[in-house]
Amino acid sequence: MRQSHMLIPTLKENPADAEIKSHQLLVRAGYIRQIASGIYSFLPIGRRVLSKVENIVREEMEKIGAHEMAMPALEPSELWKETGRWTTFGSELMRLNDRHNREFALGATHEEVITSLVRHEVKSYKQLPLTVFQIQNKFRDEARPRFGLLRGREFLMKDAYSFNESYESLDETYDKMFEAYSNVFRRCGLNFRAVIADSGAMGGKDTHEFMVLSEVGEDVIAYSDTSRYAANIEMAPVVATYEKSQATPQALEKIETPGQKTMKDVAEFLGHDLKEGIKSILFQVDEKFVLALTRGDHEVNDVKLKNLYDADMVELASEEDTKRLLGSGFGSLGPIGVPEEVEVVADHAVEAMVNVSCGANEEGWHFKNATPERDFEVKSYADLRFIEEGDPSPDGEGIIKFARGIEVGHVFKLGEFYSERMNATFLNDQGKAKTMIMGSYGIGVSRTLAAIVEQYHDERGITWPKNIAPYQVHLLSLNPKKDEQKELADQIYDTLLDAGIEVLYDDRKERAGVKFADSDLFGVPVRITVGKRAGEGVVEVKERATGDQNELETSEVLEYIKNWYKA
Ligand SMILES: O=C(C[C@@H]1CCCCN1)Cn1cnc2cc(Cl)c(F)cc2c1=O
Ligand SMILES: [Mg+2]
Repeated sequence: MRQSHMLIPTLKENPADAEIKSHQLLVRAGYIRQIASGIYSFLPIGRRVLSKVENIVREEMEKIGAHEMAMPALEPSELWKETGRWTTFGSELMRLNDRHNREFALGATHEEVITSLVRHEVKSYKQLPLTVFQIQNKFRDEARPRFGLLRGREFLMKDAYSFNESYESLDETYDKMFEAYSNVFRRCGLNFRAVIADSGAMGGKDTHEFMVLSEVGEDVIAYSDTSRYAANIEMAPVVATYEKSQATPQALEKIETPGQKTMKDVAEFLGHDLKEGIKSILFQVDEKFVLALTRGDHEVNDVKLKNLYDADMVELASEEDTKRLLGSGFGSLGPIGVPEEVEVVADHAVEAMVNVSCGANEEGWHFKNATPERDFEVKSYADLRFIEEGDPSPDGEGIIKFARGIEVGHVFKLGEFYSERMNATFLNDQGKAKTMIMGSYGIGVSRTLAAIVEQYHDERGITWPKNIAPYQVHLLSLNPKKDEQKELADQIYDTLLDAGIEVLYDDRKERAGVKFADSDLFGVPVRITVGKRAGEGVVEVKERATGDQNELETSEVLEYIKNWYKA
C-alpha cells in the first residue's frame, strides 16, 4: 500500500488523556482515534492489526469445532426479562427504544440471544454438543472508561457459547476452549497465565480468566515461579504448613499497653516481632459475629471467610458492635474471654503458636504468653489468610509471586442458569426432556491488541510480533525526487507485492527524518530503505525489534524477506 494515498495521521506528542504506552502509541502511530470517551475508530493500519488478531481467534475456534455466526447487537428486552437480567444490570447495560417504543439492549453479551435461538432449533441430544461463536462489537457503559482500548464502552469481543447434554460433555468443551485460548494468546506472542478465578475451593474449575502479565493490569494474580499455576489473589489457597512451637507455655500475663493501637505498635512495645502476636478482627458474617484470628504478620482474606461460612455478606463489625460484644475498640481485641455469641475462627498458622501476645478486650491492655486451647477456644482452624509472595505454590511446584494482569479472556461453566430460565431443553436418548448445560467463553479482541502493544514496544514506538503487524515490510524511498531512488523503490514494491508480501510503501514527499520516525512508531517488523546507494542497486534492511541492519543487493531482497518470515 502506498502511504501517499493512506490516512495514517501520526503525532509527535502523547495525547493528554493517554496514561499508558498502548494508548499513547496506538494514537500517536495513527492506529486509532477516539470519538468519545471509551469509543474508538480503527484507522486503516489499526483495522489490519485487529483483523490479524481476529483471524488467530477465528482459526483456533474453528479448530475445536466452534462455528462462527453473527447475532444482532439489538437485543429485545423481553429476553433479558426472562432471565431477570434486565433489572440486575443497571446503567452499564445500554438501552434504547425503537420507533414503536419497544425496549432494546445494545448487546453487552449474548447468552439470552443465543439461548432463545437454540431452544427453538435444538430438540435432540443428537444435535449436541453445539458450540457457536461470533466476533462482534459489544456495548457496556463503563462508569470510568480508561487506558484506551483496555477499558472501552464499545469494544470487539469474541463470544462463544456451548450447549451440552451433560456436565461431562461441558467439561470436554471447556477443556478444548482452554487449549484454544492458550494457543490464541501464545500465537499473539503474549506472556499470559490462565488464572483460577473460582470462588470455591482450590482447583474449582467453574471459571478461568486469561491474564496478560502487565504493570497496567487491573487485577493482581498469584502465580508459581516454576509451574503454570496461577490464581486470582483472593482465591489462591494457602498450603503452607507450620511447625508447632516447641516452647514451654509460660504463665499468661496481662500488661498495660497505653496508646498502642496497631499490631506493629504492640509488638514493638512488648519487644517481639509481628509474627509472635495474634491479630484479631471482628466480622459480621450474615447475622453472625465472627472473630477471625491470624498471625500478626498475615492478612485476613474476607473472601475465604465468606466461603468458609458460605455467606452472602461479610463485613467488618461496626465500632459499636465491637465495643458491645468485646468491650473494647479495634486496637485491643483478642480471643480470650469472648462471649458465646462471638464465634472464634483462626487461620492454620495460629494453631502452631505458643506464648504469643493478643488484645485483652480492654482498651490499652494486652496479654503476653497466650497459648491457643489453654487460654482460648478456637471453633475451627481454616485457610483464612491472603496468600503472600514466597508462599509455596498450591500445586506443590515452586513459590508464589505476584503480578498485575490484564484480563483478555474469560471462560465460564454456566450450567443451567440461562437454559432453565429460558426453558432450553432437549430429548435425551431415553426420550426424556432435559435442560441443556451451557458454557460461555469470551476473548476481548481489541483489548488483546492493546495488551500486545503493552508487551511489545520500545521508546521509539511499537515492535509488533511478526504475525500481528499491519504489514510485513515497510519500504521507504528517502528521496522520491531522485529518479534512481523512486524507480528502484517502485521495482522492489512490485516484486514484493507479486510475491504476496504485505508491503507498506512510504512514497511520500517527506523528509527522511519524518519517514524514519513514523516507521519506528508503526512497528512493522522489517524495513527496507532505498537511499543514496540506490544507484548501485544496494538497499538497507533493518529489523525493527532488534535494530539489526545490513545492506542487500536488490536481487537478494525477496529471498531475505521470505526467509525472515519463514524463521
Ligand atoms: O459477559 C459475561 C459472561 C460471558 C463472558 C464471555 C462472553 C459471554 N459472556 C459476564 N458479564 C460481564 N459484564 C456484563 C456487563 C453488562 Cl452491561 C451486561 F449486561 C452483562 C454482563 C455480563 O454478562
Ligand atoms: Mg471477566
